[in-house]
Amino acid sequence: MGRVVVITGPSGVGKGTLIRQLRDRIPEIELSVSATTRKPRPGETQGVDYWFLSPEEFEKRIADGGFVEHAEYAGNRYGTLRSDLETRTAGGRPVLLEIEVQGARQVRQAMPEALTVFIAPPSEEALHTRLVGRGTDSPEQIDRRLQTAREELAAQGEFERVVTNDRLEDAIEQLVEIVRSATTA
Ligand SMILES: Nc1nc2c(ncn2[C@@H]2O[C@H](COP(=O)(O)OP(=O)(O)O)[C@@H](O)[C@H]2O)c(=O)[nH]1
Ligand SMILES: Nc1ncnc2c1ncn2[C@@H]1O[C@H](COP(=O)(O)OP(=O)(O)O)[C@@H](O)[C@H]1O
Repeated sequence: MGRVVVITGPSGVGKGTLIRQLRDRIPEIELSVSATTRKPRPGETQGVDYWFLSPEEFEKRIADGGFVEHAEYAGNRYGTLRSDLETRTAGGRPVLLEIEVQGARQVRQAMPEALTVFIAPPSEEALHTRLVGRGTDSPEQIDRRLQTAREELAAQGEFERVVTNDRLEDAIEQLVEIVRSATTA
């Protein structure tokens, strides 16, 4: 069974950016594809970035026990599909989950063998600048994400490893080292 590695941390901290580069460095990594009720952003593809579900479809999956964990985040729902995760871990390669803090807590409970890594920003100000600079979220969405980020930052001590994403290159080196040592016997 492939080891599960959870990457968590506030929206805009650079999780997506880090994971893209991590996959270039460690190509055998598998990425779990989550389900969400959020609308696709331009360029996002069904089944690649997310499984985009209606609120009714999402609810039905919860009732059927189809999620390993799920959470509400900034007005939308997100969840790790049990079927998706089981298929990927069965392949034997390390499987990465990129999820928010409530979900990461649930994975720790359900799968204590999973490695949990929290990505922290150098400051709240930097987080704001990154969310604005990314240009994918409305000012209202950015405010909601920053409010949530304060609570998430307070929870970083719950996770096994914390990587501060200040200089991207440094953060990637740390993450490569953490994932390599956690996934090679
Ligand atoms: N609990 C949980 N959170 C998820 C899942 N998939 C994505 N997320 C998190 O939901 C939050 C919002 O994701 P998204 O709308 O794609 O925005 P972005 O991460 O800011 O680009 C992020 O913190 C993601 O890590 C999931 O399956 N479960
Ligand atoms: N170390 C960094 N320094 C400056 N900007 C960064 C850094 N890491 C990521 N970014 C930028 O911050 C924005 C948010 O990054 P993203 O990977 O989308 O975050 P997340 O997936 O955590 O929401 C993007 O525009 C990205 O290019």
